[in-house]
Amino acid sequence: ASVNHFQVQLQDISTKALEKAEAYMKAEMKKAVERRFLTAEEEIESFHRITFTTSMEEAVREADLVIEAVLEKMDLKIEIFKKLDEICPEHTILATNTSTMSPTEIAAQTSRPDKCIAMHFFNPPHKMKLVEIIRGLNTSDETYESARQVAEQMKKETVEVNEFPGFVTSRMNCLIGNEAMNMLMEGVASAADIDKAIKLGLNHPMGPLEMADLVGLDTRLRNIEYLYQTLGEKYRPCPLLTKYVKAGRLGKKSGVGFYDYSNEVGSK
Ligand SMILES: NC(=O)c1ccc[n+]([C@@H]2O[C@H](COP(=O)([O-])OP(=O)(O)OC[C@H]3O[C@@H](n4cnc5c(N)ncnc54)[C@H](O)[C@@H]3O)[C@@H](O)[C@H]2O)c1
Repeated sequence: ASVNHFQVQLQDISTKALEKAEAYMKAEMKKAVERRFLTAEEEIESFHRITFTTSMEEAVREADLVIEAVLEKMDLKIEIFKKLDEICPEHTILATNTSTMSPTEIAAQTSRPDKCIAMHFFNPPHKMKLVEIIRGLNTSDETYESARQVAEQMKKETVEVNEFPGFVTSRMNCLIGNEAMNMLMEGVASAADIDKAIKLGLNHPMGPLEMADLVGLDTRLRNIEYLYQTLGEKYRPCPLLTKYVKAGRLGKKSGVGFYDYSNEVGSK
């Protein structure tokens, strides 16, 4: 967002997470300069527009838009939205980056459901073109239009979605991923061959197992568990996914998931 001239306050409760985010952004911007997507001046200016903080009050004091991206847990999201509602200026739009959950349910706990919405980004957010914008039951047209314009200024494409669990993308993606995991568990083919078949046979740019590793298997499990609770049997989480998460095998971020990343620099 800072590359597209927004002033950004990045807040996390963990200083380690903030340091990791800063290092990642620096490395990605360096690559962008080397590949001439950005000039060296734009890189410096972009960095001047971001601040990193552990204080929510400091981060949102003057915010026009807040995008929440904490773990996929409804209780936590509601707790954060209640606090944001108390401390943000009256005009602030509160958006959630949830992949599956109900923006209406989160918004109902605030005094401004008309100013609440979901803006669902994709990993890695600076490369992926889409932002799925999900209207809650009471989201106003004005809030929707502001979210759409912000996404446009970030040079993203948008789709308008009416709330239903998993929206368009996660509902489809979780199902494909879960089926791939079931096939792996049943011994139908190796992880590499399942991914290769889907990439070359169905023309997906990424295999479903490598994508799950990129998303994080803990995050994926929370997403599919929510779809299972809300949409039923079709979304029952693959037991292999549950087993991996219990073992701390969380995908790229932990060094191993369906694939081993322990030899990749910066994979952790
Ligand atoms: N991982 C993906 O590919 C992806 C893609 C699109 C959307 N999402 C959604 O984004 C959200 C985050 O997922 P993730 O995979 O990035 O999770 P993550 O575990 O990688 O990151 C969550 C961050 O939230 C921080 N956090 C926890 N409690 C907090 C609090 N009270 N205040 C501030 N920060 C807090 C944690 O320290 C951590 O850095 C979820 O809703 C998920 O569904 C994830």
